[in-house]
Amino acid sequence: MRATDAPILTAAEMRAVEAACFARGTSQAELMECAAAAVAREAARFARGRSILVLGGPGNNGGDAFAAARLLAAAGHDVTVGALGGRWSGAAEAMQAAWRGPTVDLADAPAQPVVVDGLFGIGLSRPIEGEVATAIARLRAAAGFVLAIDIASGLDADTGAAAGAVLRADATLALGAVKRGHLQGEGVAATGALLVDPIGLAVRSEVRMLAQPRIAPPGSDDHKYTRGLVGVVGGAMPGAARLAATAAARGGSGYVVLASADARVPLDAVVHREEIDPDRAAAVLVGPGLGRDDKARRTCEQWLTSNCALVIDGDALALVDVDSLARRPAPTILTPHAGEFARLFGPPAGDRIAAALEAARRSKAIVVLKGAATVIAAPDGSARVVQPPAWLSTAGTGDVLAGLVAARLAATRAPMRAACEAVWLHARAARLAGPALVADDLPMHIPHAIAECL
Ligand SMILES: NC(=O)C1=CN([C@@H]2O[C@H](COP(=O)(O)OP(=O)(O)OC[C@H]3O[C@@H](n4cnc5c(N)ncnc54)[C@H](OP(=O)(O)O)[C@@H]3O)[C@@H](O)[C@H]2O)[C@@H](O)CC1
Ligand SMILES: Nc1ncnc2c1ncn2[C@@H]1O[C@H](COP(=O)(O)OP(=O)(O)O)[C@@H](O)[C@H]1O
Ligand SMILES: [K+]
Repeated sequence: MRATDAPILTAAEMRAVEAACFARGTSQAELMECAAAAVAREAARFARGRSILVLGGPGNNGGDAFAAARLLAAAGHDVTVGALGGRWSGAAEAMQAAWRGPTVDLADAPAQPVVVDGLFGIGLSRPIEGEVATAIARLRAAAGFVLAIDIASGLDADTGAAAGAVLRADATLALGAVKRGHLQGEGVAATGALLVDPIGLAVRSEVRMLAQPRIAPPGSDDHKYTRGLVGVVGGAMPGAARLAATAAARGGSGYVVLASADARVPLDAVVHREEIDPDRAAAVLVGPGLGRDDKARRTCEQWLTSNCALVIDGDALALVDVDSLARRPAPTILTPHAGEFARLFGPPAGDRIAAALEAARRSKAIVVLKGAATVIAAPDGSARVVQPPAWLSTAGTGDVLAGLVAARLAATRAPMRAACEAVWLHARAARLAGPALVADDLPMHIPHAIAECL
């Protein structure tokens, strides 16, 4: 199952869900059989008849591995287990005992085209080093495909940090929920394609993967003003504001006004004015290409103290402070990249999701922390995470996103919903634009992305 809309938990939250499940009468062995069935199904799908090496570690991740090996062998696959440990307990011990096929020590495990990694899961307690590190490097180099059970061995389940060696996966089957470590640190590169199986656990969390939104089309009574006027404040680098204004227009705004010293508009449908009327604007975007001089500072201050719903991006993020944001009487959405975030809120330690949630709580704003995993965090403790295509890492794509956020804010007047819609549409437009995209290509794909959400 793809990870769309899946809950995202810390290791401690996952263990609490597991404990509640046991308290309701499910045994560890039953849960492990469920996990193993899901692992065996995915491994068989990827193996397509090739020989499989299943790596079984000393804990319950190893228990899942032994049980999956049994199910795969029963289905006719050629399976060898490379074992690490030797003193299993509980359900893992029962699964190890029930495995009757070939078992070798991890250090002697034969290289195979397909590896199922059940060495360590959320219980990793120290760096992978020495013989284990040597063995996984050898097996990884020889394998065509590695499927990680729950999380790639060597990753911290909460931060994705790898203090030692990591067995990089081509795909990971997360059990019960996505773990924060799949989405940050070394986890971004080491997780591969992220799949989730609920294994029968009903997990509730307000931190989830971003799902495709449902977008409401305009009503028959709507006109350009009711659909929301977006004001884009231009500045020293007018190209950035033009990109944002184009994205705002393509993002479903009723009306886009670009206020800039440079009178060139990117589309005839975008109106150029000296000033934006705060009483008319449903959302105002300040920041892309604004500059950081005194004039920019005054402009920023004027909008910060206004009653307008604001999207604050780029240069403007360097001209505001957390307390002023928290005092704003109207909704605010901040769209920092990692550097802008660090300047405003301090560098995020390890867990970017936790850092974005804390920033949202402090600033009383929706925080869109951009990057390879983009986190959308709200002051109420809810968050959504998405992994946009890496081709977005090119200049100006953030300006497009900011314009799109403003468009959805004007259309919905609901800041968290607006940010989620915009981030999803932006990633989708990037996929539609394809490899080697440039920021100018993105806006024309936004209407197609919107059409998929109606
Ligand atoms: N939660 C759920 O709902 C479900 C969870 N399930 C599964 O359980 C997994 C969690 O299992 P877990 O808690 O037993 O921990 P696990 O990851 O196997 O590792 C702990 C063992 O590894 C050892 N060890 C650690 N680091 C090491 C190192 N660097 N080098 C060497 N050894 C090291 C550590 O030793 P210790 O620290 O105790 O000395 C201990 O022996 C989870 O990821 C999922 O797959 C499913 O079965 C069903 C539903
Ligand atoms: N490695 C990456 N993988 C996926 N998306 C990325 C990556 N790097 C950057 N992005 C996305 O590209 C955009 C860049 O925004 P930003 O840094 O503000 O650029 P600019 O200021 O040039 O417009 C963001 O939406 C971000 O999420
Ligand atoms: K693993």
